[in-house]
Amino acid sequence: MDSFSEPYIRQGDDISLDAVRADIRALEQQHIDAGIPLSGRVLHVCHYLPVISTLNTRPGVLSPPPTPPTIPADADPAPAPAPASDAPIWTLAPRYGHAAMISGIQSLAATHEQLIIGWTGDILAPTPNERISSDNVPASDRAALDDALAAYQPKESDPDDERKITYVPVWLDDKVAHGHYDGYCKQTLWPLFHYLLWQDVATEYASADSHYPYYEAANAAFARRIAEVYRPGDLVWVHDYHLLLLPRLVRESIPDVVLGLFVHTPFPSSEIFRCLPRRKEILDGMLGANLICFQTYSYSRHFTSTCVRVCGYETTPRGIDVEGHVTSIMHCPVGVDAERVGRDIKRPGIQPKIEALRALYEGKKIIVGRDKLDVVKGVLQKLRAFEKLLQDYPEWRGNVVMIQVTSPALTDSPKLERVVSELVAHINGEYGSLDFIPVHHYHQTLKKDEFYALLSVADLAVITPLRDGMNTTSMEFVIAQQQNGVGVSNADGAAEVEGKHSPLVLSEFMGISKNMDDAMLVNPWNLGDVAAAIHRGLLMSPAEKARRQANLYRVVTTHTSHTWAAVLVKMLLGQVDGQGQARMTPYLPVDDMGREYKRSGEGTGKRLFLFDYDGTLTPIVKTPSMAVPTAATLEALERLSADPKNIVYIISGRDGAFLEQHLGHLKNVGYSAEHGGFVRERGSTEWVNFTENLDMEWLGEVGEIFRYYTERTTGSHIETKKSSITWHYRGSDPEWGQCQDLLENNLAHKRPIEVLVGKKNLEVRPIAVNKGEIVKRILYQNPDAEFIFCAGDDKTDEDMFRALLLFPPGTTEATLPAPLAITLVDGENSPPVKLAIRPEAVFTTAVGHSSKRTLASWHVTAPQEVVDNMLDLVNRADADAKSSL
Ligand SMILES: O=P(O)(O)OC[C@H]1O[C@H](O[C@H]2O[C@H](CO)[C@@H](O)[C@H](O)[C@H]2O)[C@H](O)[C@@H](O)[C@@H]1O
Repeated sequence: MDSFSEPYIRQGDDISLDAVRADIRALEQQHIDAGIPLSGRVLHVCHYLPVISTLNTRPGVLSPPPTPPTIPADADPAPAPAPASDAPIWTLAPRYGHAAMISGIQSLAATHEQLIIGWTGDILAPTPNERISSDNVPASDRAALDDALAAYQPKESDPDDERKITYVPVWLDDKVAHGHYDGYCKQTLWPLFHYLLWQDVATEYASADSHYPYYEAANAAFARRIAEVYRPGDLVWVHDYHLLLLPRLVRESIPDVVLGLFVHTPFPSSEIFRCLPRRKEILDGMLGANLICFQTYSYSRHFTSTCVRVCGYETTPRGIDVEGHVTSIMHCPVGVDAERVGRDIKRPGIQPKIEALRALYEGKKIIVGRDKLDVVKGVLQKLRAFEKLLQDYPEWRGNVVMIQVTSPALTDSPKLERVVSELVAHINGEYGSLDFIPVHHYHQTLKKDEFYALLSVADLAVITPLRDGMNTTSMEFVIAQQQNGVGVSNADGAAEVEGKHSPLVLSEFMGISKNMDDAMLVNPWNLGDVAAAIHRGLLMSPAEKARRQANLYRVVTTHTSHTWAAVLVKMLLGQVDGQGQARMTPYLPVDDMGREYKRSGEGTGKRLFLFDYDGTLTPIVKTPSMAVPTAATLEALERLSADPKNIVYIISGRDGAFLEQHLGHLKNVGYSAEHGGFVRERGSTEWVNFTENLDMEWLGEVGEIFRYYTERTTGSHIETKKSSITWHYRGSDPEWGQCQDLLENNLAHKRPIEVLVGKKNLEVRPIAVNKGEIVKRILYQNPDAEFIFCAGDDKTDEDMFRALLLFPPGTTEATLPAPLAITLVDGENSPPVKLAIRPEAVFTTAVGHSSKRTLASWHVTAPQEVVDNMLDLVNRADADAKSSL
């Protein structure tokens, strides 16, 4: 699947949990049949555990609570039992919040063993409002928490289900925990991801960077904990913006981990994200994942274009390619646990509350809203839109009430609270009377029954955040409207049906909106539009309400938190054969190579060194002419080629002029330019042109196409060589797709050319030449070679590696059936020659990530390592020579 253009689930797709689970079983079987180990475990890594831990501790270890408090505002307070002498050391209670995510994770326990790895949260003391500094919790108590958590099952879990969830605590020092969450998460990342720049949020704003060390430290602690509990074959899902560095950190310690990152927040456009001082660190951290999943397609597009525009990374149909490690990008919105919400909404305590509300507001239409009171939830804009409704549609004055509940936000803003109160007072003063109050504002945490009663009784819900990843209230509203109350729903308004079917006004700036387009989608900034939508919603015909409700209800009850979690597992399993162990290229075995180098020195044969240039002997840089060899590179080439046993070639896409200018003084080195089009043999100054007799008419045509795009693409340029031509777009907006299509679809099949997609370039060369042919030629000329080192970083270098696939995989000298012979297919009438090389002495080496798709047997990560390893070989040889004197 093209991970960029295909939504994983489209709205209206019939998605069933059973079908997704069947797909999971099939995929798992497929992997097991292919010999890929799967442990059957899913590790979910979340900021904190869904458990509140109270330490029934001894006196003397209490510390004052850290500020600000970190229990989510809508969390139920933890019970604080008084310690008894025989009380267990730890008391555990459920921590509420993130209900959708947690219920999704819990549902997976039906099919997989589940671990939730998360921060302990602040440790509570048994006395109310006291916390215990984690720094004061001794190792023995920490170990006791592990045991207590191992035995813990939340009360809502199925007691008959043996596949329980294991909770794995991550301990963070208080300073790190709060610098991480209250600092970097809440003050730097959260505003940015919601399109707020820091100076707009806090006047005392100092630096968007000041808490970064805590963020790093917390992510590192999580990585260490994962490494402790990880088993081969585990699937790892990391959740949310608190842990964006984690994928990369985990991959450093477990290179073949199969890891997904789910981003629950919005992801902003690249123009916003680029303001983040640590943007590269954060993106690189995320790109350690095999798969990054967002709530919506547009967030995934923002992320992709940020990687391309801010970091200059390449995109391929498989995902984002960083040095060969490809991260797939997908999206799949979280839903609610529809079954559970449906059950809860029917609880007996709710009906009397519904009736009380009906009696209280009899004869009035009821509009409801419930939001956290933070700036992005758009409460102010919503109230202004309500005022606009009363202005523009005076018939509603006295006939409609807005019940707006706001729960305290984590980052409380007294200023916002004050402005909201003033606005409410203003509307009520302007449009209310002694016996009528238009806006009822409650700033408090509602009990669940009250909340569901309110949703059930409403004639309209208005949920209009300025930016939100996803929103459970809108989904709970749809379920409440279906389950509670009686509505009148056929076209002529005659028959009573189950459900009330009141409409929903929803902001278009929310992750969930794309999935719920039967809601009335509005731009919350456009007050007139919101007022008009409210007006239409209040007057909507029963038939239209029923039609919209039916569609919304189907979406909410099929795209649930359970299907979401199952889809995540399915998506990650889909990555296993793409990135699994079989595909990892091991690191160059430097000691083995040293031994083989030495051993070949004792025989009569030669050693071959075949190097690509850009990205292999020198790092990729913005301007091609600046990619000049370093002193160390020149030294390595000079010293290697000084040994008469060594035959050194640089096989590059560059033209001869560039190679001569920067490397030409190395007389013992041979060169091939323009991807095999030209060769300058060792000791010679002449270039042999292999393209001489080829049809080169196409050069002009390709040049014209490239010129067309260069004129229209600021920052791009053309590099014209003798028999090939390159269009570079590293310095420009990466709109090269059309140019490539034009070349491939209109020219390539009519002309003897090949179009190569390089590193931020498109290259066109004659189809008859390639680097692989040059390698075969060198090998043919040196059949006595007893050692081969060949390194490259780019797609064109794969031709060299292919030419060196001389032995079936896994062959050793002992299992080699007969001496190997090769021929040249170049019409030179060359008879087959026998080769002396042994499988163990061929070191094909890709420069890039270990998960890069390559035919090479080994990898190193950067050009510097190629150079260092070469210097190491010659240094060791020199040392051996000295010691034998
Ligand atoms: O075969 P190679 O030696 O790897 O050469 C391949 C192409 O490399 C050069 O372009 C690339 O490197 C530049 C310098 O780092 C970089 O600015 C550019 O974006 C890369 O595409 C070179 O200019 C081409 O002619 C070579 O064919």
